[in-house]
Formats: sequence, structure tokens, C-alpha cells
Amino acid sequence: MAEHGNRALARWRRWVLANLGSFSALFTNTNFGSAWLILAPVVSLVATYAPRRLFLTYFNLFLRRRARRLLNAVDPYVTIDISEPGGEVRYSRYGPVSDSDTTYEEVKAYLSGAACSQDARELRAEGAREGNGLVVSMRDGQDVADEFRGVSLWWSSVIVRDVQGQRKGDRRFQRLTFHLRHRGVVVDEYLPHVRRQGREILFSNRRRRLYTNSKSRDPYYEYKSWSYIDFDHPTTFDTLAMDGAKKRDIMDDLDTFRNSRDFYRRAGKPWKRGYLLYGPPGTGKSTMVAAMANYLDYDIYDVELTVVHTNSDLRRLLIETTSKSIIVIEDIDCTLDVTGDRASSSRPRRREAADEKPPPPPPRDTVTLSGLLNFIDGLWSACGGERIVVFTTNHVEKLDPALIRRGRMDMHIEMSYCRFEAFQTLAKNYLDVDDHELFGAVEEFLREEDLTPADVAECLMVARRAGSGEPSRCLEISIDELKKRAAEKAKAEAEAKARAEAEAMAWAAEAEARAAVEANAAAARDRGNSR
Ligand SMILES: Nc1ncnc2c1ncn2[C@@H]1O[C@H](COP(=O)(O)OP(=O)(O)OP(=O)(O)O)[C@@H](O)[C@H]1O
Ligand SMILES: [Mg+2]
Repeated sequence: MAEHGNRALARWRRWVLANLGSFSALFTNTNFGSAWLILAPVVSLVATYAPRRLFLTYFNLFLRRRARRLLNAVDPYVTIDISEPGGEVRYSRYGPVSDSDTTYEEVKAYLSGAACSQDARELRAEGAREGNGLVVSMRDGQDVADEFRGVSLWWSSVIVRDVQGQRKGDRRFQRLTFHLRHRGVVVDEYLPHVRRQGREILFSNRRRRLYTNSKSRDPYYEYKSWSYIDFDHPTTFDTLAMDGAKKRDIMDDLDTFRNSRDFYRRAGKPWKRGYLLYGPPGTGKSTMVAAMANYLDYDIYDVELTVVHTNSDLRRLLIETTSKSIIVIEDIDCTLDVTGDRASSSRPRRREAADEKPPPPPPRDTVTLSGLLNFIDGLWSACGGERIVVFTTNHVEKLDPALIRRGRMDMHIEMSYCRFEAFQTLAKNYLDVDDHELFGAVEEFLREEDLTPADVAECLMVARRAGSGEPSRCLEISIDELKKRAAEKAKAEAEAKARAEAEAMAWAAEAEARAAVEANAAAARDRGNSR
């Protein structure tokens, strides 16, 4: 009943608003109208003694104020229109940029939320711009009521035809109506709340993306920009094989980060968190990044540092990243000199032997460690939104402590060899087996052998095929495969060690021979000189 009353009130209010325009014009027009006729004697008296122009201005103001007060007494409701963007295309240096005001879309998404749209009877559904979701919104001319902190508000979807009444010039608005006395709450709190909620609905409807930086196709600009594909990685924390307690710690940390917007704001800290993932190849560092992105519903920016030539290119690239994203630099030790000698930071280089010549000074245009550090410390303070940065490495001991100190990399996560708990997860993933009497044998074996989750996963794949899905058979084959893999690894390691020793001996013999030749030459010179 009350709702019906509200609707009737809104309809009546719209009629009054439409007609009061001409009514107030009667009062505000100083040349014509009955108000002018009634007040004419007074006006002419004052006009005699006051400069005419000044008098008319003040009189006009006076009448306007009266008219506004009268209007407020009759209709204390205020409306705010949020119009559909015009769709005009602006151009930036890097190409066309679509209209950047997203308020209309955000309001529409907010109104499509369950709380609001259940009021409206006539709805319209459109495919979301991204993803397979639908955005359900009000049909033109519909009203819905909303409430915020005890304040009642009404939204209506309005369409305005152009002058000739042609559909081509239609412009849509979402019109918000509320009582005058709530203006402060509505403008300062409600509308930002609507935008935030709308943004979240739009974000959850979209497909997530995996961005990579690639060389620009435009020959004029050396600038490297992002290109993306849809990110549809199946890994989750459930399927990630690792120690259970460690996994829970990471998930808790991510949850705390995600829910700490107010904390970061209060503490004056940029809303970012850094994770360093380290461990041997195949222990699941990249898989962990995918699990994090799926858990948080974030995009991933995979930074390929080898195609970024300068610090300013890097800065530009990273500033273009959006909120709610994970910025990953894989194998950080291989792509940048981060080996603890910051003074000579330069492009990748590896000094294999102690007596190798020192590297040339870094070229002027290069990404340096200090450039990267400046970016990590500086970017997010300017960009506001939430971001996670992840570095992965196989050799944590080689990294400059400045790069991974707490505050830059807040959490250091070791991804280690596959032990029994991780095996259980993999057995579930690959063989759909939760528990089995053969698990004991596997547990014992993995306690002694250092196999990575990637190795174990491969063995399980082989067993799954060969065992035709029969659990006992699959597990027996798995154990054989694991033993085979461990033996192969041990053999490969022994061979690598023997090769390294042989190389070192050959190198030492060569150095000895070179030294002997040099000594002989020096002795011959000395003999020549003494003659
Ligand atoms: N912890 C894990 N949980 C589940 N699967 C894993 C795990 N670790 C590795 N794998 C499997 O092994 C494959 C390779 O793992 P991944 O690429 O994540 O290793 P990585 O540590 O990033 O290796 P690299 O150091 O060579 O980059 C993955 O595709 C996945 O199938
Ligand atoms: Mg990797």
C-alpha cells in the first residue's frame, strides 16, 4: 500500500515538475505576467529612485528565490539524472579510447542487482559486454524503490526523444529521486556506494584476462603494450598439491589482503602485497599464480622483461595495469641482474668463471634493478586499486636482498618437493582416489626421494592411461613409475656432476697449459734481453 502511495507520489511529482516550469516562469519573467501587474505600483515607485538595471536584477533575484521556496514547499523532491554516455570516441597517442565515464553502466548494473530489480515488473535483458552473463535492467518508464540508511530513494529509467521525436536521437537516463533533506547522504555516500556495488557486479560478470606485454606493431613507437587472451586456467587451491598448513596460510593472507581496503587507507599504505615464490623447476610456482588469480578473481599481467628496454617503458607498462590484478615477473633472476650487486645492475648476464672479464658498463637504455625497485615502491601509491605482485625464481639465494625485503615481497613462499600430503592431492586430481592401502608405500618412498609435483603428476598420467582407471592397478603402476623417475633423476644428476667435474678439470688443465706457455714466453724474452 505504502509502495503504491510512493509510486503515485512520484507520478504526481513528475506532473508538477513538468508544469511548474511554466508556472515559475510567470513569476520570474520581469516583463510580462500577472505578478508584474500586481506589483506594478510598488515597482514603479522603487524604480523612480533606484538605477533601473540594478533594480531589475535584484527584483528578478527576489522573485526567483520566492518561486524556489514555493516550489520546495510544494515539491521537496530532488532528481539527479545519470545519462547514457554519448559513445563519442576520443583518441590518445596509442589509438582510440572509448568514453571513459562508466557511471551509467555502473548504475545499471547496480539496479540489475536482486535488491532493486525485483521491484520492477517490466525488465530488459542484455548480454554483458564481457562474459556470458546477462545484465537485467528496467524497461524505459519503469520505477524501482531503494533504501539506504533509512533513506527512501526512487530510480526511474527515462528516455528523452530528440526535437523531431526521432528514435535516432534518443538519450537514456537513470533518474534518481529523493527528498531534499537527504541530499548530503545521497551525494556523499549513496551514489559512491551505488558505483562501487555496480563496479563489482560488472567485474564479476566479466571474463578474466591474461595479459602479456608484446612489442608494439606501430613502427613509430618503441613502446611495448599489453595484449590479452581470456584466462581460463582450471587450477584452484583445491587442486594445488602442497603442504596443507602452508596452503591455508596463503589463502588466509589473500583473504586478509582482499578485505583490508579500509585498513590500507587508514594506515596510508598503498593497497598492494608482494609474494616471492621460490623453489626448483616443476614445484608449481606458475600453477600457484593461476590458483591465486582464480581464488581472488583477478586478472594476471605476465611481465616479459626481456622485451622491455627502458625503465620508463616498464613504468608506463605497469601504470597501465588495472586494479584487481596480479602482476607476475617469472624467473626474476634470469631476466634481470638481481644478484646482489646493485651498482652494476644491467641486462641479463651470467658470470660462469671467476676470471672471466668484467661485463661492459650497462647501456644507457636498459631496465635496471633500481628502476624495478622504484616502480614497486612508487606505482601503487599513485594508482589506488588493489594489486598483487609476484616474483618467481629457482635461485632465491642469488637475489639482491633489497628486492625481496619485507615490505616489497611481504610473503616468501617455498614451493618444495612432493611429499605425501601433496601426493594425496595429486592422486585425487589424476586418479580420483582419496585413500588406498598402497598409500603407505608411496608415503615412505616420497619421504626419501626428492621428486617434484610435476614429476609425480607425469607418473600419475602414465599410470592412469595404463591402469585403465582401476585404482589398485593405477597405484601399482604409479609406484613403479615413481621409482623409475627417481632412478632416472639420480642418473641424470650423477652424469651432470661428472660432466661438471670433467669440464672443471679440462678448464684447469687448459689454464695450466696457458700459464706454462706464458711462462716459457717470458723466460725466452728474458733470455733475449740478457744477451
Ligand atoms: N604443486 C603442484 N600442484 C599441482 N600440479 C603441479 C604442482 N606443481 C607442478 N604441477 C604440475 O606440473 C606442471 C608444471 O608446473 P609449474 O609450471 O607450475 O612449475 P614451476 O615451478 O613454475 O616450474 P618452473 O620453475 O620451471 O617455471 C603444471 O602444469 C602442473 O600440471
Ligand atoms: Mg614457472
